Amino acid sequence: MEGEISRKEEEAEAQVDVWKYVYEFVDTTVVKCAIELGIPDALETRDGPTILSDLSSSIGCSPSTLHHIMRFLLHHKIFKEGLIGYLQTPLSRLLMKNGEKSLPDFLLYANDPEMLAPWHSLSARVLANESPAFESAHGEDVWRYAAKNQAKRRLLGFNNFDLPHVVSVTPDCVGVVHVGGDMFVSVSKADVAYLKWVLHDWDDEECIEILRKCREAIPKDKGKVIIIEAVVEEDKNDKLEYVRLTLDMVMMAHTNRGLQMIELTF
Ligand SMILES: C[S@@+](CC[C@H](N)C(=O)[O-])C[C@H]1O[C@@H](n2cnc3c(N)ncnc32)[C@H](O)[C@@H]1O
Repeated sequence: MEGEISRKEEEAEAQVDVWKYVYEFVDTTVVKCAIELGIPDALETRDGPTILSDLSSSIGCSPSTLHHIMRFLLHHKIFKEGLIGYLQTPLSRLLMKNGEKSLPDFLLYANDPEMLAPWHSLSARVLANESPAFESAHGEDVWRYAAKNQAKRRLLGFNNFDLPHVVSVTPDCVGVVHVGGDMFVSVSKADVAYLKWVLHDWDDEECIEILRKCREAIPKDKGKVIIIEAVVEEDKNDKLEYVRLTLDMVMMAHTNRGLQMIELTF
């Protein structure tokens, strides 16, 4: 009897949870809409709570449609509501176009229709006999594709050593020299080779080749290679495991053979 009740409860919960997967993209899409409308930036310029009519006139849209968007975003705690209007939260400040730590460009890039297309071919990556997801969607790998697209080039590369077409659009930075090259051919000489989120794009043989080129680039006696990667651990269930597992999926959708590392890989 008890077992029967808990099975029914589980089934009822599942019937609610399944909607999360049917329409989960809506959360991101509405946040994207808020960034495009400049809602976080508009609220930031106000000193205190902002009422709907002021917000709608400052971003130039109808209050009635904006009300629906804001209701959804309040529910998701992206913004909060004071007694007389909307207020920023630490989360909405991360969505400001020029905020110190904000990520709107990355969110818009990750959710750009061209970057979403490979996700529809994720099963192709799993079925080994099919083309990689990104190639199935765009006919070439992510690096060749980015080489032809100015906006994506900027977002794909921040390193000082990167492909020539990436460094050609990397902004100047005091004390940093941008060097263009192909790490499978050679890496510029340095005391330390710092690889952040690089190896996860490649398979084991390619990673070994990259590391070999790094070894050739650093001094034999005191050179160092520092690798920064999110490490997925099967039985870990802390708050950030979700991010690590999502990055693993991103590697499957956007690279030919890359995967997020597990501890054993090291
Ligand atoms: C995931 S991004 C690195 C992210 C960056 N380290 C950071 O912290 O944001 C991988 C980088 O590898 C670069 N890349 C891809 N193929 C390369 C190659 N053959 N030689 C050099 N760099 C390459 C890409 O242009 C891209 O900038």
